[in-house]
Amino acid sequence: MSRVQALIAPLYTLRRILPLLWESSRKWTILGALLMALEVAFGLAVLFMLKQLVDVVTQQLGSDAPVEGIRSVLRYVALTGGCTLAYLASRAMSGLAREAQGLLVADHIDREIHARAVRADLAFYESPRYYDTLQRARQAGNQRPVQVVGNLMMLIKNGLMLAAIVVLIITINWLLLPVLLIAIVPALMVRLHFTRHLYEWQRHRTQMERRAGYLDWLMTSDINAKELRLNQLGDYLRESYSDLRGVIRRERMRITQRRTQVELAVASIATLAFFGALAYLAWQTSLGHNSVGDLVLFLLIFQRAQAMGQEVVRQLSQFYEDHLYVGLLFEFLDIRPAIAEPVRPLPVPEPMHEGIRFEQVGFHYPGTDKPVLRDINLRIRPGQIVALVGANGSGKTSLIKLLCRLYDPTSGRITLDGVDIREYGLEEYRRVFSVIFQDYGRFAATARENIRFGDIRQPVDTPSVEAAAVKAGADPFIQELTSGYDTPLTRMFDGGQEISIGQWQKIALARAFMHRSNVIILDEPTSALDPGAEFDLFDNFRERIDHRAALVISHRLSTVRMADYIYVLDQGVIRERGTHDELIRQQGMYCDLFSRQAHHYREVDA
Ligand SMILES: Nc1ncnc2c1ncn2[C@@H]1O[C@H](COP(=O)(O)OP(=O)(O)OP(=O)(O)O)[C@@H](O)[C@H]1O
Repeated sequence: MSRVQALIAPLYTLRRILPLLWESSRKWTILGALLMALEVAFGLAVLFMLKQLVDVVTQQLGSDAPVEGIRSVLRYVALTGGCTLAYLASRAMSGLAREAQGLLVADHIDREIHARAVRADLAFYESPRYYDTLQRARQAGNQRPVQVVGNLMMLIKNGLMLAAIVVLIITINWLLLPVLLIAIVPALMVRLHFTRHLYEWQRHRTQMERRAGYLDWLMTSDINAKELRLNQLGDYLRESYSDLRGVIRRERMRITQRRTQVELAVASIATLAFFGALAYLAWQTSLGHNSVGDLVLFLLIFQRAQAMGQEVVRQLSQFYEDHLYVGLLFEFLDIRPAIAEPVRPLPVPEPMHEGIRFEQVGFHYPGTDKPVLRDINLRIRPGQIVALVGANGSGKTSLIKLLCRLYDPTSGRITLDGVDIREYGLEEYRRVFSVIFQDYGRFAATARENIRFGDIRQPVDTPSVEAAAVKAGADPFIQELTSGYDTPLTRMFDGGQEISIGQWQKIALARAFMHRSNVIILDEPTSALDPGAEFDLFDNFRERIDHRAALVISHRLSTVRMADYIYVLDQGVIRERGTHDELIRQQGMYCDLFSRQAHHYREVDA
């Protein structure tokens, strides 16, 4: 980007900010702009009236009509006072409007960030780039857009005032103009340079900041508190944290030191220029080319021009900085999901007739080349219970993510009743499934809400919550909580209660049972359940799931046994398929795994 482009780029940012302000608070945007315009107008009017007042007083010196003169002086005093009052009132009101607008815009931006965050592809959450972009958007701050506009108005006001002073200086001696430029332009260049430099450094260091933030969270949250204490990781984490903060602090200090040095040099040059100009003017005055009045005016005005110039420089660099940081906010807001909604979505068949098919499906995660799934052909018929078996990392969860369209296959296709699932509306298609993943959610909400989240469209007091809890075996322990279904879970908020991991899993199961979906997907649904609870769950599983289709992943082959059809996944490829009895007869991988697990039980039986 050329320097000129870099300088005008903030104006393009404005083009995006203004609609944002308009959308979030029309009333305050109009009112704020009007009040700020009044503030600028009255600010300039005060200056003008003062000048008029001085002129009138000067004219009165030695005038023959003192009474007339005093009236006119008093009129200007009253006008100046009136304008000052109006300026103060409009400034106070425009401050109020800015504050109100700021609060509304901040909330609007938070809502926009949340809207993008909840719709972003799962892939974003699985990439550091997403977190970097989010962190930067947060760093940019939700007040920036309002700041930009406020700052721009002040810039216009001060720019106008500076222009007025420059005109005055030129009337004294036009040769003083370059001196003023020397006092202002290098300072502006230096500021812009360091603003950009600091911005780029912060961008580059986002991940290190995030790492430090992560360590801070590890040390202060309850998530890993047990391991942290038992493995005595506290000191190690504290040291790592202070190492990271040390690097960040030192780098930042280096930039600040360098900036201070350069700014000092620039200020010294400006001061030298000022004294040079003063010497020149004094010389010209002594030669009679300028009056003593010029010299006094120069001393009064030049200082003011320099101060005003510095203010304009500060505001320009602030404007530039805001533009850079608002850019980070827009970078996040521009994130669009790659899991595309079809232009003309087909209605999802209800109920399904043929079921779901994977046809030659292949997949690797974005940003990696390693194939996680290869040539997958798999079928789930309506009402059929299908089990997926395989070692850790064989691709079972990835297959579910494809099925729910959290990712799209890199080759092949998945169909529902013969139609590629990419042809269906995304939300409607996802409603075909109710899923519990291994890392199911534990929400800091009541037990009732935790279950109702499985189908949020149901009313708050729906009896389906209790029915789902009964099916999942969660009802007895929920009844015993202090406020039953209305007990807040987790200790994050007042009155909250913690429950055991197995009990959380039953709540997650209830959430899956809550939704009247076509297909239930359970990824390791019983890993934390006691054998009795597991037996109860699968004893009459088909009735429990109302004869819907199910896809169950489990390492416990006693669970898998009840499935109608079993797929054995190994390193992303389906190695075996069939019913339990067929697979046992095949004497392959499944049979081997099953015999090994069964062996332990036989030992106990013996
Ligand atoms: N978000 C991701 N990005 C890149 N690779 C991933 C991601 N998630 C999983 N993988 C890789 O994909 C492979 C399959 O993972 P997957 O979670 O599907 O296995 P799994 O069969 O469900 O294992 P487990 O039994 O341990 O749950 C693994 O090699 C894993 O490293």
